Amino acid sequence: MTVIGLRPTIPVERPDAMRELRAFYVDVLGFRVLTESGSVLRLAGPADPRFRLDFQRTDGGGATPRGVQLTVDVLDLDRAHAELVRRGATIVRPLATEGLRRSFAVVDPAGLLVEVVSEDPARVFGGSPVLRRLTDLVAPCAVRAAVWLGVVELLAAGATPAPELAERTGSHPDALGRLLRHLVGCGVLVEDPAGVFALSDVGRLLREEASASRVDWLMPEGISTRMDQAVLAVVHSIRTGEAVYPRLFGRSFWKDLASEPDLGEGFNAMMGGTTATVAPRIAACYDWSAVAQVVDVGGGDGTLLIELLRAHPHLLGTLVDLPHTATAARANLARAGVGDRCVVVPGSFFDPLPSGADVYVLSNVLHDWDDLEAERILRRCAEAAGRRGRVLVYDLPLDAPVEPELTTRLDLAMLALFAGRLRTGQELARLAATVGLAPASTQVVAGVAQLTEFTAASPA
Ligand SMILES: C[S@@+](CC[C@H](N)C(=O)[O-])C[C@H]1O[C@@H](n2cnc3c(N)ncnc32)[C@H](O)[C@@H]1O
Repeated sequence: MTVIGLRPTIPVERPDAMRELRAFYVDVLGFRVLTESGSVLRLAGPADPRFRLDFQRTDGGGATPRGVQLTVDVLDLDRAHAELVRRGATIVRPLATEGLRRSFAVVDPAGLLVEVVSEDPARVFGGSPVLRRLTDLVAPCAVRAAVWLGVVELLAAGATPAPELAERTGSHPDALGRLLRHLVGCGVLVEDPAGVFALSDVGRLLREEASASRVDWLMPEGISTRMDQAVLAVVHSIRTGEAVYPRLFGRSFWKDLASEPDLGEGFNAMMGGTTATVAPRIAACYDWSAVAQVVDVGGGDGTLLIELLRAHPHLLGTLVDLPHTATAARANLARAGVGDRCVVVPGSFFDPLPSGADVYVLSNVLHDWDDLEAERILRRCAEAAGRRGRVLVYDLPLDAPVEPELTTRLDLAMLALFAGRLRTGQELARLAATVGLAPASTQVVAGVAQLTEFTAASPA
Protein backbone atom coordinates (compact mmCIF):
# COMPACT_ATOMS: atom_id res chain seq x y z
CA MET A 1 0.00 0.00 0.00
CA THR A 2 1.27 3.49 -0.76
CA VAL A 3 0.64 6.24 1.75
CA ILE A 4 0.57 9.65 0.10
CA GLY A 5 -0.71 11.77 2.95
CA LEU A 6 -1.06 11.74 6.70
CA ARG A 7 -2.90 14.15 8.95
CA PRO A 8 -3.98 14.10 12.54
CA THR A 9 -7.49 15.16 13.47
CA ILE A 10 -7.43 16.67 16.91
CA PRO A 11 -10.59 16.80 18.97
CA VAL A 12 -11.44 20.20 20.43
CA GLU A 13 -13.70 20.32 23.44
CA ARG A 14 -13.96 24.04 24.29
CA PRO A 15 -16.12 25.92 21.73
CA ASP A 16 -14.01 29.10 21.69
CA ALA A 17 -10.79 27.09 21.31
CA MET A 18 -11.34 26.99 17.53
CA ARG A 19 -10.76 30.76 17.29
CA GLU A 20 -7.65 30.51 19.45
CA LEU A 21 -6.32 27.58 17.43
CA ARG A 22 -6.82 29.55 14.23
CA ALA A 23 -4.95 32.52 15.69
CA PHE A 24 -2.08 30.25 16.79
CA TYR A 25 -1.67 28.07 13.71
CA VAL A 26 -2.69 30.54 11.00
CA ASP A 27 -1.67 33.94 12.31
CA VAL A 28 1.50 32.86 14.11
CA LEU A 29 2.72 29.68 12.40
CA GLY A 30 1.46 30.65 8.96
CA PHE A 31 -0.69 27.55 8.25
CA ARG A 32 -3.27 28.09 5.52
CA VAL A 33 -6.98 27.44 6.01
CA LEU A 34 -8.37 24.77 3.69
CA THR A 35 -11.81 24.40 5.27
CA GLU A 36 -13.40 26.28 8.11
CA SER A 37 -16.84 25.71 9.53
CA GLY A 38 -18.17 26.00 13.03
CA SER A 39 -17.06 22.48 13.87
CA VAL A 40 -14.07 21.83 11.59
CA LEU A 41 -10.84 23.64 10.87
CA ARG A 42 -8.62 22.03 8.23
CA LEU A 43 -5.15 23.50 7.79
CA ALA A 44 -2.28 23.04 5.35
CA GLY A 45 1.38 23.74 6.03
CA PRO A 46 2.70 27.15 5.00
CA ALA A 47 5.58 25.81 2.92
CA ASP A 48 4.14 22.52 1.82
CA PRO A 49 0.39 21.88 1.56
CA ARG A 50 1.05 18.19 2.18
CA PHE A 51 1.57 19.01 5.89
CA ARG A 52 -1.99 18.78 7.16
CA LEU A 53 -3.57 19.40 10.51
CA ASP A 54 -7.31 19.11 11.19
CA PHE A 55 -9.29 20.14 14.27
CA GLN A 56 -12.79 18.95 14.98
CA ARG A 57 -15.18 20.07 17.70
CA THR A 58 -16.38 17.20 19.91
CA ASP A 59 -19.66 18.92 20.71
CA GLY A 60 -20.76 19.06 17.09
CA GLY A 61 -22.78 15.87 17.23
CA GLY A 62 -22.46 13.04 14.71
CA ALA A 63 -19.32 10.95 14.40
CA THR A 64 -16.90 13.22 16.22
CA PRO A 65 -13.58 11.80 17.39
CA ARG A 66 -13.03 10.96 21.01
CA GLY A 67 -9.28 11.18 20.91
CA VAL A 68 -6.62 12.18 18.39
CA GLN A 69 -7.32 10.37 15.16
CA LEU A 70 -5.08 9.86 12.16
CA THR A 71 -6.21 10.12 8.58
CA VAL A 72 -4.01 8.24 6.16
CA ASP A 73 -4.40 8.85 2.41
CA VAL A 74 -3.54 5.84 0.31
CA LEU A 75 -3.37 5.35 -3.41
CA ASP A 76 -5.17 2.00 -3.43
CA LEU A 77 -7.81 1.77 -0.73
CA ASP A 78 -9.01 -1.73 -1.59
CA ARG A 79 -5.50 -3.12 -1.42
CA ALA A 80 -4.89 -1.36 1.91
CA HIS A 81 -8.15 -2.78 3.25
CA ALA A 82 -7.41 -6.32 2.07
CA GLU A 83 -3.91 -6.18 3.54
CA LEU A 84 -5.11 -4.94 6.94
CA VAL A 85 -7.87 -7.56 7.06
CA ARG A 86 -5.36 -10.27 6.13
CA ARG A 87 -3.14 -9.19 9.02
CA GLY A 88 -6.02 -9.29 11.46
CA ALA A 89 -6.27 -5.53 12.11
CA THR A 90 -9.31 -4.35 14.07
CA ILE A 91 -11.54 -2.75 11.49
CA VAL A 92 -13.92 -0.51 13.41
CA ARG A 93 -15.70 0.98 10.43
CA PRO A 94 -16.14 -0.99 7.22
CA LEU A 95 -15.34 0.26 3.76
CA ALA A 96 -17.84 2.95 2.87
CA THR A 97 -18.33 5.51 0.14
CA GLU A 98 -19.44 9.01 0.96
CA GLY A 99 -19.67 11.15 -2.16
CA LEU A 100 -16.25 10.99 -3.77
CA ARG A 101 -14.59 9.84 -0.61
CA ARG A 102 -14.05 6.16 0.22
CA SER A 103 -12.75 5.16 3.59
CA PHE A 104 -12.63 2.65 6.40
CA ALA A 105 -11.27 2.89 9.92
CA VAL A 106 -8.99 0.68 11.98
CA VAL A 107 -7.52 0.91 15.43
CA ASP A 108 -3.74 0.84 15.53
CA PRO A 109 -1.86 -1.26 18.12
CA ALA A 110 -1.53 1.82 20.36
CA GLY A 111 -5.30 2.26 20.35
CA LEU A 112 -5.34 5.24 17.96
CA LEU A 113 -8.22 5.46 15.52
CA VAL A 114 -6.80 5.48 11.99
CA GLU A 115 -9.08 6.45 9.15
CA VAL A 116 -7.79 5.18 5.82
CA VAL A 117 -9.07 7.14 2.82
CA SER A 118 -8.54 7.29 -0.88
CA GLU A 119 -8.72 10.61 -2.72
CA ASP A 120 -10.53 13.11 -0.62
CA PRO A 121 -12.97 15.20 -2.68
CA ALA A 122 -10.68 18.21 -2.90
CA ARG A 123 -8.09 16.00 -4.54
CA VAL A 124 -10.16 14.50 -7.27
CA PHE A 125 -9.72 17.50 -9.49
CA GLY A 126 -6.05 17.75 -10.34
CA GLY A 127 -5.24 14.21 -9.26
CA SER A 128 -3.02 13.06 -6.42
CA PRO A 129 -0.66 15.70 -5.05
CA VAL A 130 2.18 13.23 -5.37
CA LEU A 131 1.57 12.82 -9.09
CA ARG A 132 0.90 16.51 -9.58
CA ARG A 133 4.25 17.36 -8.01
CA LEU A 134 5.92 15.01 -10.49
CA THR A 135 4.07 16.13 -13.59
CA ASP A 136 3.03 19.75 -13.20
CA LEU A 137 4.92 22.34 -15.22
CA VAL A 138 2.74 25.33 -14.41
CA ALA A 139 4.16 26.10 -10.98
CA PRO A 140 7.84 25.89 -12.09
CA CYS A 141 7.04 28.11 -15.07
CA ALA A 142 5.15 30.60 -12.90
CA VAL A 143 8.14 30.84 -10.55
CA ARG A 144 10.44 31.45 -13.52
CA ALA A 145 8.13 34.14 -14.87
CA ALA A 146 8.13 35.90 -11.50
CA VAL A 147 11.94 35.76 -11.35
CA TRP A 148 12.45 36.90 -14.96
CA LEU A 149 9.95 39.75 -14.70
CA GLY A 150 11.66 41.04 -11.58
CA VAL A 151 8.60 40.44 -9.39
CA VAL A 152 10.64 38.49 -6.86
CA GLU A 153 13.27 41.20 -6.68
CA LEU A 154 10.68 43.96 -6.26
CA LEU A 155 8.86 42.05 -3.54
CA ALA A 156 12.13 41.38 -1.75
CA ALA A 157 12.39 45.15 -1.35
CA GLY A 158 8.91 45.36 0.15
CA ALA A 159 5.25 44.38 -0.14
CA THR A 160 3.68 45.91 -3.24
CA PRO A 161 0.13 46.23 -4.63
CA ALA A 162 -0.55 44.36 -7.87
CA PRO A 163 -1.09 47.45 -10.08
CA GLU A 164 2.26 48.88 -9.02
CA LEU A 165 3.95 45.54 -9.69
CA ALA A 166 2.41 45.50 -13.17
CA GLU A 167 3.61 49.01 -13.89
CA ARG A 168 7.13 48.47 -12.57
CA THR A 169 7.62 45.18 -14.41
CA GLY A 170 5.97 46.38 -17.60
CA SER A 171 3.41 43.57 -17.41
CA HIS A 172 -0.20 43.22 -18.47
CA PRO A 173 -2.10 44.01 -15.24
CA ASP A 174 -4.76 41.31 -15.53
CA ALA A 175 -2.28 38.64 -16.61
CA LEU A 176 0.16 39.54 -13.87
CA GLY A 177 -2.67 39.37 -11.33
CA ARG A 178 -3.36 35.81 -12.46
CA LEU A 179 0.29 34.88 -12.10
CA LEU A 180 0.43 36.39 -8.62
CA ARG A 181 -2.67 34.48 -7.54
CA HIS A 182 -1.21 31.18 -8.69
CA LEU A 183 1.97 31.92 -6.80
CA VAL A 184 -0.11 32.64 -3.70
CA GLY A 185 -1.78 29.27 -4.28
CA CYS A 186 1.63 27.61 -4.50
CA GLY A 187 2.76 29.25 -1.26
CA VAL A 188 5.43 31.42 -2.89
CA LEU A 189 3.63 34.74 -2.28
CA VAL A 190 1.12 36.00 0.25
CA GLU A 191 -1.59 38.57 -0.37
CA ASP A 192 -3.23 40.75 2.24
CA PRO A 193 -6.91 41.73 2.09
CA ALA A 194 -5.99 45.05 0.42
CA GLY A 195 -4.42 43.21 -2.54
CA VAL A 196 -0.83 43.90 -1.49
CA PHE A 197 1.55 41.06 -2.34
CA ALA A 198 4.66 39.97 -0.46
CA LEU A 199 7.10 37.05 -0.55
CA SER A 200 6.20 34.18 1.76
CA ASP A 201 8.99 32.45 3.68
CA VAL A 202 9.27 30.05 0.74
CA GLY A 203 9.32 32.95 -1.73
CA ARG A 204 12.09 34.60 0.26
CA LEU A 205 14.26 31.53 -0.36
CA LEU A 206 14.29 32.58 -4.01
CA ARG A 207 16.39 35.54 -2.93
CA GLU A 208 18.22 34.26 0.09
CA GLU A 209 19.43 31.05 -1.50
CA ALA A 210 20.01 32.63 -4.87
CA SER A 211 23.67 31.80 -5.18
CA ALA A 212 23.56 28.67 -3.08
CA SER A 213 20.94 26.80 -4.98
CA ARG A 214 19.27 26.14 -8.26
CA VAL A 215 17.68 29.57 -8.19
CA ASP A 216 20.78 31.11 -9.73
CA TRP A 217 20.07 28.83 -12.63
CA LEU A 218 16.83 30.64 -13.40
CA MET A 219 18.69 33.83 -14.27
CA PRO A 220 18.91 35.30 -16.76
CA GLU A 221 15.98 34.36 -18.95
CA GLY A 222 17.75 33.61 -22.26
CA ILE A 223 20.18 30.85 -21.38
CA SER A 224 18.14 29.29 -18.61
CA THR A 225 15.13 29.10 -20.97
CA ARG A 226 17.22 27.21 -23.50
CA MET A 227 18.51 24.86 -20.83
CA ASP A 228 14.94 24.25 -19.63
CA GLN A 229 13.82 23.60 -23.20
CA ALA A 230 16.54 21.00 -23.60
CA VAL A 231 15.42 19.26 -20.42
CA LEU A 232 11.82 19.34 -21.68
CA ALA A 233 12.98 17.48 -24.77
CA VAL A 234 15.09 14.93 -22.85
CA VAL A 235 13.08 12.08 -24.37
CA HIS A 236 15.12 12.53 -27.56
CA SER A 237 18.30 12.04 -25.53
CA ILE A 238 16.87 8.95 -23.91
CA ARG A 239 16.02 7.47 -27.30
CA THR A 240 19.38 8.25 -28.86
CA GLY A 241 21.88 8.77 -26.04
CA GLU A 242 22.71 12.12 -27.68
CA ALA A 243 22.46 15.68 -26.39
CA VAL A 244 19.20 17.26 -27.51
CA TYR A 245 20.47 20.85 -27.21
CA PRO A 246 22.14 20.93 -30.67
CA ARG A 247 18.99 19.54 -32.25
CA LEU A 248 16.91 22.32 -30.73
CA PHE A 249 19.28 25.23 -31.27
CA GLY A 250 21.36 24.16 -34.26
CA ARG A 251 24.74 24.03 -32.53
CA SER A 252 26.34 22.58 -29.43
CA PHE A 253 25.75 24.28 -26.10
CA TRP A 254 29.26 25.73 -25.99
CA LYS A 255 29.10 26.97 -29.61
CA ASP A 256 25.74 28.56 -28.86
CA LEU A 257 27.20 30.44 -25.89
CA ALA A 258 30.11 31.61 -28.04
CA SER A 259 27.90 32.90 -30.81
CA GLU A 260 25.50 34.98 -28.71
CA PRO A 261 27.23 37.18 -26.13
CA ASP A 262 24.15 37.43 -23.89
CA LEU A 263 23.94 33.65 -23.61
CA GLY A 264 27.64 33.35 -22.78
CA GLU A 265 27.52 36.12 -20.20
CA GLY A 266 24.37 34.66 -18.70
CA PHE A 267 25.89 31.20 -18.36
CA ASN A 268 29.13 32.54 -16.88
CA ALA A 269 27.17 34.52 -14.30
CA MET A 270 25.09 31.49 -13.32
CA MET A 271 28.12 29.20 -13.16
CA GLY A 272 30.23 31.80 -11.35
CA GLY A 273 27.46 32.27 -8.76
CA THR A 274 27.37 28.55 -8.04
CA THR A 275 31.15 28.17 -7.93
CA ALA A 276 31.49 31.20 -5.63
CA THR A 277 29.72 29.27 -2.87
CA VAL A 278 32.24 26.40 -2.89
CA ALA A 279 35.42 28.16 -4.05
CA PRO A 280 36.50 29.17 -0.50
CA ARG A 281 36.13 25.54 0.58
CA ILE A 282 38.23 24.29 -2.34
CA ALA A 283 40.81 26.90 -1.46
CA ALA A 284 40.80 25.71 2.17
CA CYS A 285 40.53 21.92 1.95
CA TYR A 286 43.56 21.19 -0.22
CA ASP A 287 47.17 21.77 0.78
CA TRP A 288 48.22 24.54 -1.57
CA SER A 289 51.40 25.37 0.38
CA ALA A 290 53.66 23.29 -1.87
CA VAL A 291 51.97 24.47 -5.08
CA ALA A 292 53.57 27.33 -6.99
CA GLN A 293 51.65 27.21 -10.29
CA VAL A 294 48.04 26.19 -10.79
CA VAL A 295 46.23 25.92 -14.12
CA ASP A 296 42.43 26.16 -13.99
CA VAL A 297 41.35 24.18 -17.04
CA GLY A 298 37.95 25.30 -18.32
CA GLY A 299 38.16 27.84 -15.51
CA GLY A 300 35.03 29.75 -16.57
CA ASP A 301 34.73 33.36 -15.47
CA GLY A 302 37.67 33.03 -13.04
CA THR A 303 35.62 32.71 -9.85
CA LEU A 304 37.59 29.75 -8.52
CA LEU A 305 41.02 31.03 -9.58
CA ILE A 306 40.34 34.42 -7.96
CA GLU A 307 39.54 32.66 -4.69
CA LEU A 308 42.65 30.44 -4.89
CA LEU A 309 44.95 33.36 -5.62
CA ARG A 310 43.44 35.53 -2.90
CA ALA A 311 43.55 32.79 -0.27
CA HIS A 312 47.11 31.76 -1.18
CA PRO A 313 49.17 34.84 -2.03
CA HIS A 314 52.19 32.75 -3.10
CA LEU A 315 50.21 31.06 -5.92
CA LEU A 316 50.54 31.94 -9.60
CA GLY A 317 47.67 30.95 -11.87
CA THR A 318 46.78 30.23 -15.47
CA LEU A 319 43.20 30.00 -16.72
CA VAL A 320 42.36 28.17 -19.94
CA ASP A 321 38.90 28.57 -21.45
CA LEU A 322 37.21 29.27 -24.76
CA PRO A 323 37.92 32.78 -26.12
CA HIS A 324 34.69 34.54 -25.10
CA THR A 325 34.90 33.17 -21.56
CA ALA A 326 38.63 33.84 -21.35
CA THR A 327 37.95 37.52 -22.10
CA ALA A 328 35.39 37.69 -19.28
CA ALA A 329 37.75 35.86 -16.92
CA ARG A 330 40.63 38.24 -17.71
CA ALA A 331 38.47 41.23 -16.80
CA ASN A 332 37.22 39.56 -13.59
CA LEU A 333 40.73 38.54 -12.48
CA ALA A 334 41.98 42.11 -13.05
CA ARG A 335 39.00 43.57 -11.19
CA ALA A 336 39.67 41.22 -8.29
CA GLY A 337 43.22 42.56 -8.04
CA VAL A 338 44.97 39.29 -8.94
CA GLY A 339 45.47 39.97 -12.66
CA ASP A 340 49.22 40.41 -12.19
CA ARG A 341 49.57 36.90 -10.78
CA CYS A 342 47.88 35.06 -13.58
CA VAL A 343 47.80 34.44 -17.28
CA VAL A 344 44.63 33.81 -19.24
CA VAL A 345 44.97 31.50 -22.23
CA PRO A 346 42.10 31.49 -24.72
CA GLY A 347 41.92 28.01 -26.17
CA SER A 348 40.53 24.54 -25.97
CA PHE A 349 41.28 21.88 -23.40
CA PHE A 350 41.21 19.35 -26.24
CA ASP A 351 44.49 20.95 -27.41
CA PRO A 352 47.82 20.76 -25.55
CA LEU A 353 47.70 22.73 -22.28
CA PRO A 354 50.46 24.95 -20.83
CA SER A 355 52.84 22.39 -19.35
CA GLY A 356 54.95 22.18 -16.22
CA ALA A 357 52.53 23.59 -13.59
CA ASP A 358 52.15 21.85 -10.24
CA VAL A 359 48.38 21.46 -10.31
CA TYR A 360 45.75 21.26 -13.08
CA VAL A 361 42.23 21.87 -11.83
CA LEU A 362 39.13 20.56 -13.61
CA SER A 363 36.20 22.07 -11.73
CA ASN A 364 32.72 21.11 -12.91
CA VAL A 365 34.15 20.24 -16.31
CA LEU A 366 34.20 16.47 -16.74
CA HIS A 367 30.45 16.04 -16.13
CA ASP A 368 29.82 18.13 -19.28
CA TRP A 369 31.33 15.41 -21.48
CA ASP A 370 30.82 11.80 -22.43
CA ASP A 371 33.50 9.29 -21.49
CA LEU A 372 35.50 9.60 -24.71
CA GLU A 373 35.70 13.39 -24.50
CA ALA A 374 36.28 13.40 -20.73
CA GLU A 375 39.16 10.99 -21.32
CA ARG A 376 40.64 13.35 -23.93
CA ILE A 377 40.49 16.28 -21.49
CA LEU A 378 42.06 14.23 -18.71
CA ARG A 379 44.76 13.10 -21.14
CA ARG A 380 45.66 16.73 -21.94
CA CYS A 381 45.90 17.45 -18.21
CA ALA A 382 48.00 14.35 -17.56
CA GLU A 383 50.37 15.20 -20.43
CA ALA A 384 50.82 18.78 -19.20
CA ALA A 385 51.23 17.72 -15.56
CA GLY A 386 53.90 15.16 -16.43
CA ARG A 387 55.23 12.87 -13.70
CA ARG A 388 55.50 15.63 -11.10
CA GLY A 389 52.24 17.52 -11.48
CA ARG A 390 48.82 16.76 -10.08
CA VAL A 391 45.35 16.84 -11.57
CA LEU A 392 42.56 17.96 -9.23
CA VAL A 393 39.03 17.04 -10.25
CA TYR A 394 36.17 18.83 -8.50
CA ASP A 395 32.71 17.44 -9.31
CA LEU A 396 29.49 16.17 -7.80
CA PRO A 397 29.79 12.38 -7.85
CA LEU A 398 26.82 10.32 -8.95
CA ASP A 399 27.10 8.41 -5.67
CA ALA A 400 27.28 11.55 -3.48
CA PRO A 401 25.65 11.10 -0.07
CA VAL A 402 22.53 13.12 -0.95
CA GLU A 403 18.98 12.31 -1.98
CA PRO A 404 19.47 10.41 -5.25
CA GLU A 405 16.96 12.77 -6.86
CA LEU A 406 19.55 15.56 -6.67
CA THR A 407 22.35 13.73 -8.42
CA THR A 408 20.21 11.87 -10.93
CA ARG A 409 18.42 15.05 -12.01
CA LEU A 410 21.76 16.72 -12.71
CA ASP A 411 22.89 13.59 -14.55
CA LEU A 412 19.83 13.72 -16.83
CA ALA A 413 20.27 17.45 -17.40
CA MET A 414 23.90 16.84 -18.43
CA LEU A 415 22.69 14.21 -20.89
CA ALA A 416 20.14 16.57 -22.47
CA LEU A 417 22.54 19.50 -22.68
CA PHE A 418 25.86 17.94 -23.67
CA ALA A 419 25.59 14.15 -23.65
CA GLY A 420 27.57 14.59 -20.44
CA ARG A 421 27.18 12.50 -17.30
CA LEU A 422 27.81 12.40 -13.59
CA ARG A 423 30.20 9.66 -12.52
CA THR A 424 30.72 7.70 -9.36
CA GLY A 425 34.09 7.97 -7.65
CA GLN A 426 35.01 4.57 -9.10
CA GLU A 427 33.97 5.49 -12.62
CA LEU A 428 36.10 8.64 -12.42
CA ALA A 429 39.06 6.63 -11.15
CA ARG A 430 38.63 4.13 -14.02
CA LEU A 431 38.51 6.95 -16.55
CA ALA A 432 41.62 8.56 -15.05
CA ALA A 433 43.43 5.21 -15.12
CA THR A 434 43.02 5.07 -18.91
CA VAL A 435 45.26 8.15 -19.18
CA GLY A 436 47.77 6.94 -16.57
CA LEU A 437 46.41 8.85 -13.56
CA ALA A 438 45.81 7.31 -10.15
CA PRO A 439 43.83 8.83 -7.25
CA ALA A 440 46.10 10.11 -4.48
CA SER A 441 43.61 11.76 -2.13
CA THR A 442 39.95 12.72 -1.92
CA GLN A 443 38.27 15.53 0.00
CA VAL A 444 34.54 15.93 0.43
CA VAL A 445 33.57 19.53 -0.26
CA ALA A 446 30.42 21.12 1.17
CA GLY A 447 29.31 17.71 2.42
CA VAL A 448 28.57 16.29 -1.02
CA ALA A 449 30.95 17.22 -3.83
CA GLN A 450 34.38 15.68 -4.21
CA LEU A 451 37.83 17.04 -4.84
CA THR A 452 39.98 14.17 -6.06
CA GLU A 453 43.70 14.54 -6.49
CA PHE A 454 45.29 12.41 -9.20
CA THR A 455 48.98 11.81 -9.80
CA ALA A 456 50.80 9.90 -12.50
CA ALA A 457 50.30 6.21 -11.80
CA SER A 458 53.52 4.38 -10.96
CA PRO A 459 54.90 2.63 -14.01
CA ALA A 460 53.84 -1.01 -13.98
C1 LIG B 1 30.44 24.04 -16.29
S1 LIG B 1 31.57 25.27 -16.69
C2 LIG B 1 32.69 25.24 -15.31
C3 LIG B 1 33.44 26.51 -15.13
C4 LIG B 1 34.37 26.55 -13.94
N1 LIG B 1 35.41 25.55 -14.01
C5 LIG B 1 33.60 26.45 -12.67
O1 LIG B 1 33.72 25.45 -11.95
O2 LIG B 1 32.85 27.40 -12.35
C6 LIG B 1 32.51 24.51 -17.98
C7 LIG B 1 33.51 25.42 -18.60
O3 LIG B 1 34.15 24.69 -19.65
C8 LIG B 1 34.42 25.63 -20.67
N2 LIG B 1 34.67 24.91 -21.94
C9 LIG B 1 33.76 24.26 -22.72
N3 LIG B 1 34.39 23.73 -23.78
C10 LIG B 1 35.69 24.05 -23.67
C11 LIG B 1 36.84 23.77 -24.45
N4 LIG B 1 36.76 23.03 -25.56
N5 LIG B 1 38.01 24.24 -24.01
C12 LIG B 1 38.11 24.97 -22.89
N6 LIG B 1 37.06 25.27 -22.11
C13 LIG B 1 35.86 24.81 -22.49
C14 LIG B 1 33.21 26.49 -20.70
O4 LIG B 1 33.43 27.70 -21.38
C15 LIG B 1 32.94 26.66 -19.22
O5 LIG B 1 33.58 27.78 -18.71
